[in-house]
Amino acid sequence: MSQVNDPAVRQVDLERAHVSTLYELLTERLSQARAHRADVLRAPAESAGEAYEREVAAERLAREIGRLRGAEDGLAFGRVDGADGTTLHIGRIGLQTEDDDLPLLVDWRANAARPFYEATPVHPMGLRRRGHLRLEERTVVAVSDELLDGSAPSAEDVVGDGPLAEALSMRRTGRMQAAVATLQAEQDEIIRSAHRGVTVVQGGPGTGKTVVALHRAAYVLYAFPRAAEHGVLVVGPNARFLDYISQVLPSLGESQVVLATCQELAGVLPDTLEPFDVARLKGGSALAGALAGLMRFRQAPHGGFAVRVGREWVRLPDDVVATARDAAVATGLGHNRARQVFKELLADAVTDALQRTTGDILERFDAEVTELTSENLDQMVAADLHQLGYDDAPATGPADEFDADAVRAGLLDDDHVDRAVEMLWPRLVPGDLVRALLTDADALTEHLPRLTDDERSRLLRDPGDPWTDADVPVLDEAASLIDGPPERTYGHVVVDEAQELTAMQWRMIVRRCPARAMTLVGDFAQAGPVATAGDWKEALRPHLGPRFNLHTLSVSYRTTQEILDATRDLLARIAPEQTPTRSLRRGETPRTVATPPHALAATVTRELEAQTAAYPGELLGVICADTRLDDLMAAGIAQHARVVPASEARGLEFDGVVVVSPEEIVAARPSGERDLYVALTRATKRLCTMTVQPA
Ligand SMILES: Nc1ncnc2c1ncn2[C@@H]1O[C@H](COP(=O)(O)OP(=O)(O)OP(=O)(O)O)[C@@H](O)[C@H]1O
Repeated sequence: MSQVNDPAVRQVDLERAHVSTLYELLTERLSQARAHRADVLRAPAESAGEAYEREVAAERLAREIGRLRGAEDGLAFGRVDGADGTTLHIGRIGLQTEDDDLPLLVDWRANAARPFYEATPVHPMGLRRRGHLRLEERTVVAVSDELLDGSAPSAEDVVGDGPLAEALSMRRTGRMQAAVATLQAEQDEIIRSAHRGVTVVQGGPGTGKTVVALHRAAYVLYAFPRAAEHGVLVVGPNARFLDYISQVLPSLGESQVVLATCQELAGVLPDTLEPFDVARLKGGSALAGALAGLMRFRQAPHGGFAVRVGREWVRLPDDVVATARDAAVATGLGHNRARQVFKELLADAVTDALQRTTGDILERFDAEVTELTSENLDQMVAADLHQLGYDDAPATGPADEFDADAVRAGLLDDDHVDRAVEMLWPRLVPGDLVRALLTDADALTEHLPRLTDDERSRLLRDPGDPWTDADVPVLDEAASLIDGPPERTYGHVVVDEAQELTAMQWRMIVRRCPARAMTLVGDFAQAGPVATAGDWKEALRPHLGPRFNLHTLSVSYRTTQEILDATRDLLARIAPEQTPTRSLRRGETPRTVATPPHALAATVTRELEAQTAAYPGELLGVICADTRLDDLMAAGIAQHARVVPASEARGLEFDGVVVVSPEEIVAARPSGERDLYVALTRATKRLCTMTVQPA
């Protein structure tokens, strides 16, 4: 009896009833979509057009099924009660029946959901109460309310200690979860921004930059239909990171977003790295200029054109070829397509030349006949035609016998002509152009005049050397010069860990976003060894101009205050201009354990075993210098924890982290101290640093 009177129980019961109606509706929608798709697939297609339409319809329904299924987990998570007595439920997607005026569930991105995220007691935005629902499976298990209008709690209000604290205390799973139920006002403001240009989000470790980036992607799909039509791309630094974030968008009902690394975008997946100084050089935009310069040398840089037509040689003078080249270049098409324009213009010029020659020959012939017969050939022909009754026949001049179109078509088909064009304007493939630059010391000197001799000699490679990671954007640049802009472009591009990108990588990403609508998130204190820009202006200005909306997130939701305090001196060294982040989390004071080198693996194992025993089920990570990875793997550390090289730790998080040998991490790469800062800030609860000391 007392249970029924308990407002918390009563509320949970009420919410349970509503949420179960929502799930019934979702199930109904899902089965309708599935049945519809089955019908579409069964329908016979009478023609290729119909088959195509059927495929498009089936694809659309498959997407809809994916959207509904993605939203199943935690379908509804919020409720807002207006001061006017209205109630709305907020969820991952919107649901409405035809009979109801108000939606049964409001999509979190809809305007009506805005107060759920933004209302405060000072600005209640017309709300009396905001409720958070916690679901397990499909059932509401808890409700907590916040009163926003200053009224005293009534018997119906269940004032809890904050769903955010609850969300943050959950164990990490190794995959990022959507934070849609607890987005904070400073995050929500960026996610919902009406700004369609470039938005930049910076902030210290764990301030929710990735959360903002991914929820922004979902918001763009919902609120900007034009951008959505062209697709949304999320670029991340490596496959491990993309795997970590891969569940977030599907769980927001969005399965159409493309996640890719730069390598995947370029379609080149080398597994070779090269020294960081070389990678940095290759990342500079001077490489783009060098490739363009080298290509111009393959576009009829000078000289005339000669081709054999039948038994005649036709020669075009330099200026005619130069005009054709300039016109072909001015089309702005990629080299290989502009080659066709160049070839057609040359074919026109050759046709003109032939026509003139033919005209001359025929005129000479005409004159000879006139002399011999004392009669004009044309008059003779006209008289013959008159006899035959063709009085209206046009007077034929000698040049009319020349069929220019046929001649031109013949030239375009002629192998001799193609070979002659190939000498002036060869067809290219991207790899060859890049090799032509990087394997030729003279080409490097000519096209990269601003580099030092030493820098150029470090760029020089053997023709047989495999492609490296830093070659990827160079190859992509060459591909865009040769084949034109990429075929697949996007309406909005989100870049995570954007501080990592080199100028050449920015170029390849900007090429894929003609609208320049982008959300870029990152932290320059976490920059890796190849990044060259020190701030956003420097990084973006050459590619996106000086204007962008900059937001700074100030609260860490991951890294504990104790860990942030412990890294304060390090941060002051690597990014003195940054204001340290404060954290919502409290945890243990970080510990340091010293071990002699031969006992390292055993000490790490002991530490992990102790943590597992004390905190079963928590996700543990070991972060070490890249050079130490093989040792730890060979020692079986991966049985106890995820072992991650410092170079791949950006963006990841664990409940507990063991950082193996800060000295080694600092020494391993030129960005050593920043790598260490990244490694130290991955834990949500506890950090143990293992120093290796000579015995
Ligand atoms: N509003 C929120 N509600 C719940 N959890 C949140 C919220 N914002 C951030 N988090 C959590 O905080 C953690 C850190 O977030 P995120 O990875 O987005 O930070 P970041 O700024 O990208 O970090 P880094 O600089 O290390 O890449 C994640 O577990 C994320 O789910």
